[in-house]
Amino acid sequence: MKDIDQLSEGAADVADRRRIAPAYAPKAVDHTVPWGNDEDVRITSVEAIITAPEGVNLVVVRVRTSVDGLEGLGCATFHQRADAVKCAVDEYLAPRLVGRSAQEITDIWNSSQVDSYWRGGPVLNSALAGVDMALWDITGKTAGLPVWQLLGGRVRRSVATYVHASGRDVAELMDEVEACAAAGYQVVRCQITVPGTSTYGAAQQSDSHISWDPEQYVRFIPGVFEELTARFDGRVRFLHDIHERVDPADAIRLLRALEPFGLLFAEDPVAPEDLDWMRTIRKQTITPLALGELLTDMRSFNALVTERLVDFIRCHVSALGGITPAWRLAMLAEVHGVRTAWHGPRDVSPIGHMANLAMDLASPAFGIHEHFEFSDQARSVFPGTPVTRNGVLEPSGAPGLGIGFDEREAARHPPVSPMSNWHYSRVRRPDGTIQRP
Ligand SMILES: O=C(O)C(=O)C[C@H](O)[C@H](O)CO
Repeated sequence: MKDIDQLSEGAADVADRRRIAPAYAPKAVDHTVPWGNDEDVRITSVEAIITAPEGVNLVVVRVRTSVDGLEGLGCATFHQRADAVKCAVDEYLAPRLVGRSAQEITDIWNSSQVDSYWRGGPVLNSALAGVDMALWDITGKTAGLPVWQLLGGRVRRSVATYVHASGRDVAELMDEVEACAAAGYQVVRCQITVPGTSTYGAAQQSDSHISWDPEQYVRFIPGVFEELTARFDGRVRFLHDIHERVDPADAIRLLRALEPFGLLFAEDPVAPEDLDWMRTIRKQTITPLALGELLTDMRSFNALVTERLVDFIRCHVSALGGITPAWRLAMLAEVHGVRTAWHGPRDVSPIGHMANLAMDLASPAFGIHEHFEFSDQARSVFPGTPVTRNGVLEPSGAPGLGIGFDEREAARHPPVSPMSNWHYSRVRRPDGTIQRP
């Protein structure tokens, strides 16, 4: 085990890596707490690495410790602002965490959150989430236990998942749903191109001009689910992501029209700015509601959960700050009979998916796991990437989060332009008004 003098070398390493503000070196400040002892596993370095094996920027945080070979991994992915997150990890979190006990997860989370005085938001929370998950990983590995065991032990044998299907027309969408069903998935999220306009979650009409017509969308979608239900009823249950693309009154119109098709949930009927509408929407429809990937403060869920305004909370766990705040929310959700469906698209790294899986296994509030089938190249960067069998995930029992990171493989997939796949700031309504994503 290293002593504190050796540990300060960790801070020097951090300084060496500084590239954004090289003129200002971190001051040697002792951030240890009054109750530590010499036997503690100490943090010796904290760094963020960006890699894009799936075509989006995944931000990995690696925390090394004073115990030879003992390190933790966390997901700090905010694809669209990956460099900002890396800066927050390397420049701000690393210098104040080197030397601290790796097992003081809650105190590190609470103190890091207030360290900048202005706290939260997706950049700082993602950075903190990367550290937080890595500390849970380290603590599990130290104890020889999986993270789900640290959270109180599993409450289910396996975890049900859903995947995405999309099409440029109903026939193409049907083929994708059929393929999902053949692979064993019983719940599938369905998105489709709206003829003559762009869409969320399916191929765009064109790359240069992204027009969006909410009226056409609201009229078109119910017929699609009617056809899907006629073909797959009893075999597949559907989800749909509205992705904030309509005004609240139109959301109500659409949600009511979808009622006959028994969706497991409709997602993001309103933008975060319109959250107050959820009280009205809730009273107007029996379609189950899911929301939350854009909310970054766990307290934003207070009314949604305690007033049961949603059926599923959909936190993007890294944007929320990691396992520590998400687990607090899972407990609140359980108390109020709300379920969890943590956000799990391809811009959550396999490490983040393992964090979601650990909570899914241990939380009575678990609803469903959003699964992404990562490519072989992503799997080689992240050995242990979860794979489904018959649409479910089963835990491995490996200590910590149970996932690895091959930095050499990662280097073969350098960061990509954050806007290469997403066009949020160019989606406009027929009259030219910007559309929220
Ligand atoms: O998976 C979902 O529900 C999404 O909404 C995916 C988001 O659009 C994506 O993560 C944005 O980067």
